[in-house]
Amino acid sequence: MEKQPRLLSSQLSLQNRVCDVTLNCVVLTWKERETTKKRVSGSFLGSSRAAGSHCVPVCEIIAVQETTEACQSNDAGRWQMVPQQPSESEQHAFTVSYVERMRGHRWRCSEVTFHCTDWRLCQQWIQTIKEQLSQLTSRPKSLLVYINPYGGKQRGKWIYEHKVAPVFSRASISTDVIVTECANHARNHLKKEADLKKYDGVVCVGGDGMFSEILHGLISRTQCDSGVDENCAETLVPSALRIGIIPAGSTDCICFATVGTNDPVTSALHIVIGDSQPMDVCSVHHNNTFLRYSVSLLGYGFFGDVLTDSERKRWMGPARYDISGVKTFLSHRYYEGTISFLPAADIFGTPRDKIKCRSGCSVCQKQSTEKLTEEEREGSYGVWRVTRGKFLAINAASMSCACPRTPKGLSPAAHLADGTTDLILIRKCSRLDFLRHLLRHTNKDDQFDHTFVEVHRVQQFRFTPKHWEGGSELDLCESKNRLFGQICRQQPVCGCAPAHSSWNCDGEILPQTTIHVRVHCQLIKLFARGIEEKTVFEDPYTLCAV
Ligand SMILES: CCCCCCCCCCCCC/C=C/[C@@H](O)[C@H](COP(=O)(O)O)NC(=O)CCCCCCCCCCCCCCC
Ligand SMILES: Nc1ncnc2c1ncn2[C@@H]1O[C@H](COP(=O)(O)OP(=O)(O)O)[C@@H](O)[C@H]1O
Ligand SMILES: [Ca+2]
Repeated sequence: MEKQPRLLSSQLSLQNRVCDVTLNCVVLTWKERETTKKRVSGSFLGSSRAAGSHCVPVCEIIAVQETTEACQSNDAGRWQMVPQQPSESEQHAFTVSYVERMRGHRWRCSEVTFHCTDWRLCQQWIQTIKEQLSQLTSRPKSLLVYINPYGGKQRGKWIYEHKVAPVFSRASISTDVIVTECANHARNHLKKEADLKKYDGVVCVGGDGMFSEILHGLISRTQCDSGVDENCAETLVPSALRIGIIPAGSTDCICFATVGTNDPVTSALHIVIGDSQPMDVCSVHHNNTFLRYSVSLLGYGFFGDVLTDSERKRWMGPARYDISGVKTFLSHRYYEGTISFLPAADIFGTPRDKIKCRSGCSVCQKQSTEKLTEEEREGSYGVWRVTRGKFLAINAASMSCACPRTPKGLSPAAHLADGTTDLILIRKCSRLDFLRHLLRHTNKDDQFDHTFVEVHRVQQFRFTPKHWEGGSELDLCESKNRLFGQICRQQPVCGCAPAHSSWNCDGEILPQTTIHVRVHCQLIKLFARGIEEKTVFEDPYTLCAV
């Protein structure tokens, strides 16, 4: 590979050790030397041997600033600013803040301070690094932040103020912050009021439900501004603004599946350095009327019932899902219905592939480079298939849905941005078998390797519950409620199982059960980069091997 031209190279001092510091267009490197101290005009010279080597890609430098020396005064025990001494031996310094990779995909903001005696040299370093950073045009300068103060453990505000705002301020990002006052506040503000021209992105502090609000606000606003009708549009207009997720909810699967961890500082750093991860969005329609969008899980049966039950237990915080999970598992309800789906072509792989969607995924990249027309795309997907039966769960995972409960996800090989969703059908089976299947989400075994589990990679699907086939959903719903609702509520394990479940759509209950789902390839972008391969965070030096 061609060597990058050097912009600057000096010997600077780092914690009283001499370092060879070099900046080119791609990386900042410093190598410590063991030195017999001998100062020459602002630089140290001395006999040396390489003692430690560091390398930071320019695109992962957060900021640079001149450092004012601080030292502890002996008597008061407090930190005081040392007055500037206009002497020959005066030390000048600058501090570079940069991304450092920790275990488990977490990132931290680290700092290194270089000293020198030549003021001009110090300024030259600061200016040159600043110029390099100003050329990184994908970095946001202005953000609109929405905080759900009631998500998860109700720590959204604290997390933002203590973990995120300092990182944004270090990177000189300006923010307008809105703490939501009620559900749908963020969605409606984005949809109707926000002056989006002022911003380079939107930040969501909350869980998957809060993200869903932001997603809906942004997509609807974009369609409205472009004159597109969400009810009948085959093709939707992608949003120009990226969304950043600061995890502060109960599941936070969208953050986990796109970053690899639920950590506010890591997410803030992905935003600051201007990462970009395209993401598929499913549109859900009922009788040609638009209902909702989904990016993670659309789940009928088990996950719909868990969510319905958990809504009454919101006060419990994230633990509500475990309680409702056990309760729903024990009730062991199954539901009859018909699923028709349009399988994705072979080139998209299958949900049982060993290859996973990771940072810079080639499968997803292919989608953004291959400019197929909608017709060509449709043509390559084959014919609709139909299947009926009794199901414990019907899950559509547009992404892996990895989260702390299942680090590999509901569909470990699903892609973030390939234009497909993985349809997982769990047919009626014994409680023990279903438990075995659930447990496999938490270990290395293949959760699809059961006779009662079927998986398909699809581009569209439809679902119709059995009792409503050909009928009007609302009428039948009402009559069913009148007839069986009372009995079933009182005796949930009565054998007269309710005929329908509900759809869990990214953590929101859908009002209808007969739905048509279409995947819109790469409709939105996040401030993320997908999960990095282990080698990258175990050995960040590989990043510098440019
Ligand atoms: C026995 C252990 C079984 C572990 C099975 C783990 C499967 C977990 C799959 C999680 C998929 C998550 C997909 C994301 C959904 C979110 O959009 C959505 C909203 O998130 P938000 O609150 O942050 O806004 N979250 C959810 O719908 C929560 C789903 C959580 C399901 C937990 C299920 C626990 C099941 C426990 C069964 C235990 C059986 C024990 C028998 C004695
Ligand atoms: N200020 C608010 N008061 C009440 N509900 C809110 C508020 N702001 C957002 N919400 C709603 O709270 C729900 C849950 O939010 P979320 O941040 O996803 O937390 P969790 O992960 O705990 O479910 C979302 O459906 C969102 O619409
Ligand atoms: Ca996908």
